Amino acid sequence: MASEEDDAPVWITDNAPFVVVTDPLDGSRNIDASIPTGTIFGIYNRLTEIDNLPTEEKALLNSLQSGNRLIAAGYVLYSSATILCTTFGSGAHAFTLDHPSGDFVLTHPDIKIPPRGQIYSVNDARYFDWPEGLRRYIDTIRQGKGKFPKKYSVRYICSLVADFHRTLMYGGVSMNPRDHLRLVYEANPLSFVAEQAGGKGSDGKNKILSIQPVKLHQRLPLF
Ligand SMILES: O=P(O)(O)OC[C@H]1O[C@](O)(COP(=O)(O)O)[C@@H](O)[C@@H]1O
Repeated sequence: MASEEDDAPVWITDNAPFVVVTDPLDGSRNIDASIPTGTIFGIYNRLTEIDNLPTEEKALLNSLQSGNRLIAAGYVLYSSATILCTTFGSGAHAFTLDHPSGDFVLTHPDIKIPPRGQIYSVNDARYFDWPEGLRRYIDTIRQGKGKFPKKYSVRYICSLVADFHRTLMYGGVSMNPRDHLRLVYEANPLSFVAEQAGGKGSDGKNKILSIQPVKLHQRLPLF
C-alpha cells in the first residue's frame, strides 16, 4: 500500500492479491473552513512476477504501475452527503451514505458526464502562469465564443475531489495546469473514473492512464 502521506510504500503481507494507492485526505487545508474534502484510491493486482525481489523494491514497483493497469479506483467525497464513487472498469457508479443504516446506497448508477457543460474549474489566480494556448481557450469559452455559444462560468473549490465530482455531475472541464497533482494517488484514479463516465484525463499532452510513473510522488498538470 502506498499513501500520499508517506515517503515509501508499505508491504503489508505476502500473498495478498491487491496493491492500494491512496490520497487519504485531499483538501485537508480546507477543513477548518468546513469545505468538502475527499479520499482518493486506486487498486492494482499484485505483480506476482516480481515476488522474489527484496520487499522495498517490490513494494515500490507494485505501486508504480501505470494507470492502464488499474482494476478499480474511486473516491469518497465528504460534503453535504458522503458519496463513494467507484469504477471496476465497467462504468462509474456512486453510492450515498445512509447514516441511520451505515449503508452506502447506489444512488448514481452508470454515471455519464453530460456531453456539454457550462462550467470550467481552475485556479484563475494563476492565469498569467498558464501557457498561451490555455489562456486563449479559457478566454474563448468564458466569452461564449467557442463551439458552444454560451458563456462558461467558473467554479473552483480548490478541493480536488469536490471539483472533480461536480464536473462528473454537471459536465464541463476541471483542471490544474501546474505541476502539482500526483500521478499515482490523484491523476490516475480520477482519470480512470472520468474515462468510465465518458470523459478524459490528460496532462495537457498525454493520456494520463498511459503515462508510466517513474517516481511515487511524481507531480503533473491534470485536465
Ligand atoms: O493551488 P492550486 O494549484 O489551486 O492547487 C489546489 C489543489 O491542490 C490540492 O489542495 C492538493 O494539494 P496538496 O496535496 O498539497 O494538499 C487539491 O485539493 C487542489 O485541487
